[in-house]
Amino acid sequence: MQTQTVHVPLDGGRAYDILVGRGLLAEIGPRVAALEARAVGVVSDETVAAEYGEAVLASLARAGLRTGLIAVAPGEASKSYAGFAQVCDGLIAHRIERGDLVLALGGGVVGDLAGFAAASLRRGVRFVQAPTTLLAQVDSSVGGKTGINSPHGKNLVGAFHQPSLVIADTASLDTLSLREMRAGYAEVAKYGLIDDPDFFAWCEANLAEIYAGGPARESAVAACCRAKAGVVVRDEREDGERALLNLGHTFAHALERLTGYQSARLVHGEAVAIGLCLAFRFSARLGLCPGQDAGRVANHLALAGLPTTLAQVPGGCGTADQLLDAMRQDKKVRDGALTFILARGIGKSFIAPGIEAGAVREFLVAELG
Ligand SMILES: NC(=O)c1ccc[n+]([C@@H]2O[C@H](COP(=O)([O-])OP(=O)(O)OC[C@H]3O[C@@H](n4cnc5c(N)ncnc54)[C@H](O)[C@@H]3O)[C@@H](O)[C@H]2O)c1
Ligand SMILES: O=C(O)C(=O)C[C@@H](O)[C@H](O)[C@H](O)COP(=O)(O)O
Ligand SMILES: [Zn+2]
Repeated sequence: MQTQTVHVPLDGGRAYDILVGRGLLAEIGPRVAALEARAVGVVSDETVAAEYGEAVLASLARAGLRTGLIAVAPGEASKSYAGFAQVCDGLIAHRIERGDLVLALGGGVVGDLAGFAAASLRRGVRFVQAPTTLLAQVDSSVGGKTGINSPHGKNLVGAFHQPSLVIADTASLDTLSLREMRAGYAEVAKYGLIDDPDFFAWCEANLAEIYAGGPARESAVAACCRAKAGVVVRDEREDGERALLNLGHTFAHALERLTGYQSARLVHGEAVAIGLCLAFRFSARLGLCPGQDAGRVANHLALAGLPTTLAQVPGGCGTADQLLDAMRQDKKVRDGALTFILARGIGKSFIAPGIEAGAVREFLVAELG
């Protein structure tokens, strides 16, 4: 299988490539060395470090790079102030200098955390993303959103800091659990739901092959990276269009906060799956979207093995008022008013500012049954 390259043509010397292909981790050294650093601080989690750490460190060393490894505990709880301190102090202890590199080896948790540490360390060092989950390969490794969670809400502390290179080894997905594969698939389907109904239909037809591996998986990863790169280049800092990538996330982030960022209960992709269904059902309730489309979204995500209702959140997700309270911390809030990404149908999403809290509350009460 050939390596595909998606270019992200940002200006100011910040353009970078996303490489997608099987087996890229084993030969990562020369590609990182080409960025002209002397040392690389590899940030990972314990699960990924055990699986891929040795091969990656060996490849970097063969390419003449000095390395140091920092491994956090796996799961969303590491995207925290404590996790941030662990990573920053680890990089400092490994004497990672301004001209050196941070390498994020892992899923979105590691990517967001390592990226934020890179943005902050010595006021900014470059970093490379080596995403090892489907979610990270199709979404979080691209676009430069980095950060950590606050007890008040998801990703509330962070920075925009673009990677210098993204290396997505699709063979690494062979060791991913089915639960995490499914979670990543929610963000794949999201791209179709935003503005590409043909891609959504392709996903419906190719779901089994995306899960099983093979050409459809590579195609899906590259297609999502192309879609995200386009949005990011047009609106890097979310002044407009980029907010569409937040489809389902106002609901999802509230659910993650109310489940205490406990991966055992709910992971980001599962929260997004529920959030996508809620965004479509809310749109239908407001008379914006055919109920049939909302049904098609939920049917497909259920077929993909994902939760689609609030009742499926293990241990519950709080009351309508608690959910609404969490949503008030959403970064899309303007002058205290909620902004949602709503839809007029599959592939017809739009930014809807100034949504009445009362309407959201009534909808949530109905959804909670
Ligand atoms: N920055 C962005 O644009 C952006 C976009 C989407 C999501 N996110 C963030 O990404 C995070 C979720 O990322 P995630 O779903 O990758 O979760 P994750 O990073 O927690 O990884 C999921 C689990 O899979 C394990 N794992 C990772 N790679 C593996 C592999 N190849 N083999 C076996 N196990 C492996 C990890 O140890 C972890 O337990 C959330 O915090 C979310 O907010 C950020
Ligand atoms: O890249 C973006 O922009 C996204 O919104 C992608 C989302 O999938 C991702 O979860 C992101 O971290 C959410 O951003 P936030 O600004 O709402 O924290
Ligand atoms: Zn997301």
